[in-house]
Amino acid sequence: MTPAHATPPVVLSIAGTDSGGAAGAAADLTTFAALGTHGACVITAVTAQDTTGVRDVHPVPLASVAAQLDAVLEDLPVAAAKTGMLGSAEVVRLVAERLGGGRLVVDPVLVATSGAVLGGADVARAYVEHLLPVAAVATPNADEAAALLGRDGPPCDLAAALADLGCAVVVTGGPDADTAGETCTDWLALPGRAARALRHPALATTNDHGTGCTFSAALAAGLAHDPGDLEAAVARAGAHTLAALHRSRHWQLGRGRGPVAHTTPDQTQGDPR
Ligand SMILES: Nc1ncnc2c1ncn2[C@@H]1O[C@H](COP(=O)(O)OP(=O)(O)O)[C@@H](O)[C@H]1O
Ligand SMILES: Cc1ncc(COP(=O)(O)O)c(N)n1
Repeated sequence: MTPAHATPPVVLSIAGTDSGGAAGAAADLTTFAALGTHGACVITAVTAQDTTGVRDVHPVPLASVAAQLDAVLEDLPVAAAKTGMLGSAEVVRLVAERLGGGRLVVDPVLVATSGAVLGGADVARAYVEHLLPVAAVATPNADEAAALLGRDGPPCDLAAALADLGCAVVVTGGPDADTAGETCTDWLALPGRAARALRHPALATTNDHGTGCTFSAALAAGLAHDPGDLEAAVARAGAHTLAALHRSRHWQLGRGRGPVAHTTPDQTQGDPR
């Protein structure tokens, strides 16, 4: 761990905002802070969103996204970056040009937990053609993996097929049907290798809005600290997300699927975890 007074590594989030504070840039920046990194952020879209759904999406113009990227990249030593909602094929291509080949975690956000579409078929195509081939690792959930490939299938096959594009892939999953919801399985595939199951305990909770953003942000922070060990960073990101789900499991926030905890453990009064 980096001592508190040492200069932290910089991690960049390129994402949309969630006015409810569960997903998007808010999830990324709080996760970066919790994991001892300095978070920079480039905003791609402003969403009017709460725990029940997305009411409105206002895309940030491409020139403004490019200017934000320039401002960060010309001034700060970005150790790792992650993408969330990019919202348009042209922003996907811009990010591929500026950040491809680096320590880049791509969470291909296409559909929100509430079901709202945050990226259409053209955005999915741009991920496959431009961004995944130059990413270090992609973290789609099973639905996003199927949308990227244009076909359904077991998550282990989807992970391996996406890894053939040239990056490591973690296909994330909620509670498993075959263990009556006792476990969750994420599938890790490295290019040219069969996917490996990463099984962990599942929590019974409806407060899971923002889990995908939290997992991928934690993975980027892990790579910023230790770029050499992807598998360890994936395991630590999973443990971080599970701990956050555990802290928020009894919260009563909002009328829909509540936020996964973005509090840091030492600020949560009365619960030492
Ligand atoms: N109920 C749960 N209990 C434990 N872990 C979970 C639960 N739901 C999701 N996760 C974990 O959270 C991480 C993010 O996954 P996921 O929920 O699939 O993301 P997304 O928000 O993109 O759908 C994964 O590691 C997944 O296994
Ligand atoms: C701005 C923004 N970015 C990402 C997500 C996906 O997060 P989730 O899958 O938890 O809804 C979202 N809902 N909103």
